[in-house]
Amino acid sequence: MFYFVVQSESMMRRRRKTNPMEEAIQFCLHNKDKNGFEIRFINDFKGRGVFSCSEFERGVFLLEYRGDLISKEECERRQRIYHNALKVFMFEFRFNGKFFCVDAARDDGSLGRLVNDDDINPNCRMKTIRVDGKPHLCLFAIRSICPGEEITYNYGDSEWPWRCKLATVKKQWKPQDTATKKMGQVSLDSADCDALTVVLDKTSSEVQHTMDELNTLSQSEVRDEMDDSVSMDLSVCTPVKELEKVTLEKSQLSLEKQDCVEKKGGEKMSPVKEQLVNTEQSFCAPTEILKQVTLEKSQLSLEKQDCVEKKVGEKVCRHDVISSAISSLDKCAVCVGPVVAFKWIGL
Ligand SMILES: C[S@@+](CC[C@H](N)C(=O)[O-])C[C@H]1O[C@@H](n2cnc3c(N)ncnc32)[C@H](O)[C@@H]1O
Repeated sequence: MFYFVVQSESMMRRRRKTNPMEEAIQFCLHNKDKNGFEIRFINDFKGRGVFSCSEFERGVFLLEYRGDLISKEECERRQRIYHNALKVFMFEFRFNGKFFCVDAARDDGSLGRLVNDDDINPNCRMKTIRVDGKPHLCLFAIRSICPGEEITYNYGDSEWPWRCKLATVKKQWKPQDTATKKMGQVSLDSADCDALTVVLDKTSSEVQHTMDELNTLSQSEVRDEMDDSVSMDLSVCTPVKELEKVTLEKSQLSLEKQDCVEKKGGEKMSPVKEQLVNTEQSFCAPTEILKQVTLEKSQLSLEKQDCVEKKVGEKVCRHDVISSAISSLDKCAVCVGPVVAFKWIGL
């Protein structure tokens, strides 16, 4: 009996203590955040977020979205002078039919301003409550929250850029008595959203841009950056790709280089051209060769680079062939360069 009385009293006390609305009012009046949360950096794209370090029951008050409570006119004035990165902290809402805005652009160390959006599975909801005759924006848990969970709420039905095409299942959102953020501060159009989605698809886990960067980038700049990342991917070739490249390049090489590639690629030793009737086809001017080789070198594997290097070292000139035996000690009569014994019938 005694045990029952003690328990029911303690339960009543606990229930009284945790009346969500009363608690919210107390925190609003004292401009303080509740314990049990921490700020964590999530990634460059999402920035920071607020995470729970304790367990929270469904319905409890969590945090206030603190900032300057300003009128429509003041809100418009600030939006004209604010950078996009600051505009996202302006929470516009209606209270008793009147427009208000809580401007949380100034970092006052409060947590509510750092809570991110989730339109699919949020764990809390923003509500306007009256404290001393003024509206305050407060977050309440809509389900139980475990330690380590990110605190999120639905910013509302605006076309928030990070939601583009990512949300496959759109949940029905009924504003009712809850406050929702208004879009309009972020100047991204649907084309940017498309680009953003591709960036997300490409990089999967780590997204490389902060939203602010994306907000300020033009569409073509976004695409340029994407193009860079795509070509970077391609430059890392698999061996198969490398072989394909070599085959392609072969057709563009002089006969001599084709031999070289053949040797490395297909393990087929090419015969030295012993019968040379007209050398014109087999050799091109050194500058041409050098140009080709420079181009191809960067795309070849180390093995192939050696091969090309060897060819670069040789000085090849174009001459008319005459039938006269020469030795390797002979020099070319035109350029005074060395000639290769056995390979030549004569100059
Ligand atoms: C009020 S701030 C929230 C705190 C912000 N993450 C930060 O680090 O300062 C709103 C901004 O957070 C980012 N954000 C909020 N929810 C997001 C989400 N679900 N995905 C990606 N970014 C989000 C957007 O850049 C948005 O403009």
